[in-house]
Amino acid sequence: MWQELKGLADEAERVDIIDLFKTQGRAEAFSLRFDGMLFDYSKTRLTEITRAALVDLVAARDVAGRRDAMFRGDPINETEGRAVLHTALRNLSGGAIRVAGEDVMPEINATRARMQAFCEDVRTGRFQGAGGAITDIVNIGIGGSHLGPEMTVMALRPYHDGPRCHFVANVDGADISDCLSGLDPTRTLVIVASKTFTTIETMTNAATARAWMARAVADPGAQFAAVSSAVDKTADFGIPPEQVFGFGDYVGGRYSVWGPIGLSLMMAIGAERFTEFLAGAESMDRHFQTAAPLENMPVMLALVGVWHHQVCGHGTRAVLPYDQRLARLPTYLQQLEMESNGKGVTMQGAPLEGPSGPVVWGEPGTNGQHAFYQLIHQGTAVIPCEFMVAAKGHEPDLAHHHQLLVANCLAQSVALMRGRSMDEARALMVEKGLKGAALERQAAHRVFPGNRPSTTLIYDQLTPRRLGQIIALYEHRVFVEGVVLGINSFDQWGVELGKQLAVTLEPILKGERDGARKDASTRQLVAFARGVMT
Ligand SMILES: O=P(O)(O)OC[C@H]1O[C@H](O)[C@H](O)[C@@H](O)[C@@H]1O
Repeated sequence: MWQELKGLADEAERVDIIDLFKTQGRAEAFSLRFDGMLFDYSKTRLTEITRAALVDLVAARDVAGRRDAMFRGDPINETEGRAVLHTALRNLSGGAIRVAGEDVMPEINATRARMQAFCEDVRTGRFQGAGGAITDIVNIGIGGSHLGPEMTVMALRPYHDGPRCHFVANVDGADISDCLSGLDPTRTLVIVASKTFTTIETMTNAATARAWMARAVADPGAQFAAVSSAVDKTADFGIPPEQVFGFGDYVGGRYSVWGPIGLSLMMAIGAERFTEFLAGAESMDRHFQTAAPLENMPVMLALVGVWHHQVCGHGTRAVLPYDQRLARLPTYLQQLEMESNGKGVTMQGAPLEGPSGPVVWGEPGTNGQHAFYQLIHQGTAVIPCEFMVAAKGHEPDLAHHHQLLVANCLAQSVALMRGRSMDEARALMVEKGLKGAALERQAAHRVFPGNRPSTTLIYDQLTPRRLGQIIALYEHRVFVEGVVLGINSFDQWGVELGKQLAVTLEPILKGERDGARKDASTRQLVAFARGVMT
């Protein structure tokens, strides 16, 4: 299968994307629509033949069977012996979902109802801090307990009508220090977000926040809430049980924004908008479950990804949202995609046949254009670009800004595809009055190789529903890519070793243990740090 695809990739080397548009209907045939979204992958080298070969992978790898097993609650996360049911958190209209025979929906719905009541109390001022109604919320969490809430709260800024939300993740004291300075502890609610409630960064920051609050508030625990799948561990913190919101271990950290980890988002936009966000994701779930591969947005997004990375060998992919409020989306997707599919072995523990998932990176446009796009256009590596943009902004008075934004987004994919030939560059230099060797030299710098692939996801407006759909789209894309590669997308053993070594290094840095058994480089770094610290 891979061999055949590699052969097709070699043939595709000779394909000029722009020539593919000589076929009538290319744009429509290599696009698909769902709800208010259009995903256009026609500016890639995919042809009918290569696409058909990729679609064959979907059946060959039994993507539908794996998908159904996930939605059904089978323990598909085999290395942790868990089901994978973030979809249950947004199962607003579906029926029972059983994990080991037990329906998880009553508990999920009851917890969401408690979250809603708590949010309502905070947002209306019925819930009071020591100094009055809550004005500010601080979410303390890291990884999946941070990136989802932070990204979505920023994305949905036009819908905020609740307290201001702030986020602390890094164990670097600078993070919490900068966050808390300027906040009034008597009117702040701290949410400690941690699936395991053991993560050292989060526990350290939570203790610091508690001490900060205790200096001004008699009962600091009362102004704390906790979200975790280990609710038993939250009691030690003195948080009232009615302010603790649990979720099952069948929800992975990077897939958890749909449940209690999304509490800060619900605080910011209210329960109704939060439900729209869930409904958007749920609609993408149904689409993913029912649409045929060619009509299935997550499947096609995944196959384009497999084509570019595993088949054509492009090492990274850029996610380029033309939306300032999606500035944190690339970082969010880094965790979602790289923690899920950055694995070197198959589900059976055998080495992967080809590369694991790609490096994912990006920044919002148009900012990136003035920074790293130089390399995207003229560097030697081909970087498939995933553009995304809303046709309409949220600032009606600034519609001209938005038109410029959209124009820039669309222009980039054209520039990547068309490029500029040496002849065109020469013509430009002739216009400038250059001649001979100077003309040739200057023209060479102005050549763009072109024929560089990109996809564009365009949608009407970044509403809560649309954001829910976009995140779910990428979640299922990651799932399909993982199934095609034969890996477990739902564990993350690769983060453990560094954590364990940090535990051994801390006492050495403090001078409580000697580091004689560490390597010479590490001993040298420790010595330098200790020389400054002490
Ligand atoms: O939510 P927590 O249990 O505190 O975990 C926070 C994060 O830390 C871990 O190291 C994992 O790599 C992430 O997947 C997780 O989201």
